[in-house]
Amino acid sequence: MNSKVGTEEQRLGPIRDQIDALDVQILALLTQRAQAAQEVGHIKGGFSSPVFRPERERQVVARLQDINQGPLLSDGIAAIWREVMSACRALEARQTIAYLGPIGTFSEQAAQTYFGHSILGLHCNSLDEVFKAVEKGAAQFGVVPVENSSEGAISRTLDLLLDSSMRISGEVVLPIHHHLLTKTGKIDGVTTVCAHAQALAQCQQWLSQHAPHLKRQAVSSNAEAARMAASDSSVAAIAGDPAQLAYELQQVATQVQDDPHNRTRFVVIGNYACQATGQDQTSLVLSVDNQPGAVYRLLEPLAKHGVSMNRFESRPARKGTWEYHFYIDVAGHAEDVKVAKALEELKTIAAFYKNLGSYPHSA
Ligand SMILES: O=C(O)C(=O)C[C@]1(C(=O)O)C=C[C@@H](O)C=C1
Repeated sequence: MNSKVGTEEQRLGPIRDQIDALDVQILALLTQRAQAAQEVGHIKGGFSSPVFRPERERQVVARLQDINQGPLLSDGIAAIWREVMSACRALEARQTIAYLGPIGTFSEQAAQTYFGHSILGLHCNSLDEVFKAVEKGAAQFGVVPVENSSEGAISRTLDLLLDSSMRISGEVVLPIHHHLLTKTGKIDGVTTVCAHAQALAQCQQWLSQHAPHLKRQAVSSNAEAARMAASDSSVAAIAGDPAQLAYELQQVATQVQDDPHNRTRFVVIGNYACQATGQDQTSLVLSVDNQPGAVYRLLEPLAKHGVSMNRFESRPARKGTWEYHFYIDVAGHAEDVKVAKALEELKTIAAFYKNLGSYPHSA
């Protein structure tokens, strides 16, 4: 019979039967995988060792992406196995992850993108609270924004990273698309636009051009702004898809961020020291004595040992003097031979040296 003959239903039927049969096989294999993860969990329990192993998860995904011959795309492989491992991990012990709440923040989206959905989210009111929750053990990990492609560093996160004993064990970069949202999708009667200060800054040109009459009010998060817009018709929120969905708002205008490629990088904080994966990054905080050429000398060991620098950020040292802390991300793991040599030399040059952690680098 010509395979092109028949109604849509008649032609879809056998293929759907095939998909159903394949799903049964996939489920049987996933069940075996979950049982293997449970066994791993029992062994780890015996050694009281951590459940979440970012470097192992990275290796699992990279290996599959390597042998994948399509038609599934690499991103699809990563997304599927992120959730598979998230569900398997939850059988060992569901991880509690702290981030800036309420429901619908980009921080929540970052946590779910990194850890998958089989987690317990601990919603915090501030970045300080996220750090405290992890320090006190109320959460195993926290997810905090560290820099935005339009607005630069999130200075509170940098200060907290400096002061806290937490180390960085991962990173995740999210595209940040903001919309102007109200309950009805209309702007009539709206007098105030609310959002996190960072989001207001990321949309300032658009707001000046298209809604100059609206009073701009900074609130604790975009999701909080969305929550306010849902209950007050004089308020519009600037927030993203997760918050729009969570608070059932309508778009007055779509993608109002000034930079269409707006992105935020989040870091995962915790107590875990990641092992090397071959694709890592190390984050450092350094300072130098206030002498001519001091910053130049600080960077010399990196050049000498062929270690590339992915980021260089300065932040006032908050001592009332014109001194700075430098936040430097270098390519590689602190235990990689050339990075280890460069860091040893850096330590002898820097007036202050802190290694925030080595972790798998997000491409
Ligand atoms: O290999 C492990 O250590 C596991 O616990 C298994 C597994 C997985 O599902 O593959 C789950 C959690 C870890 O974060 C890493 C991998």
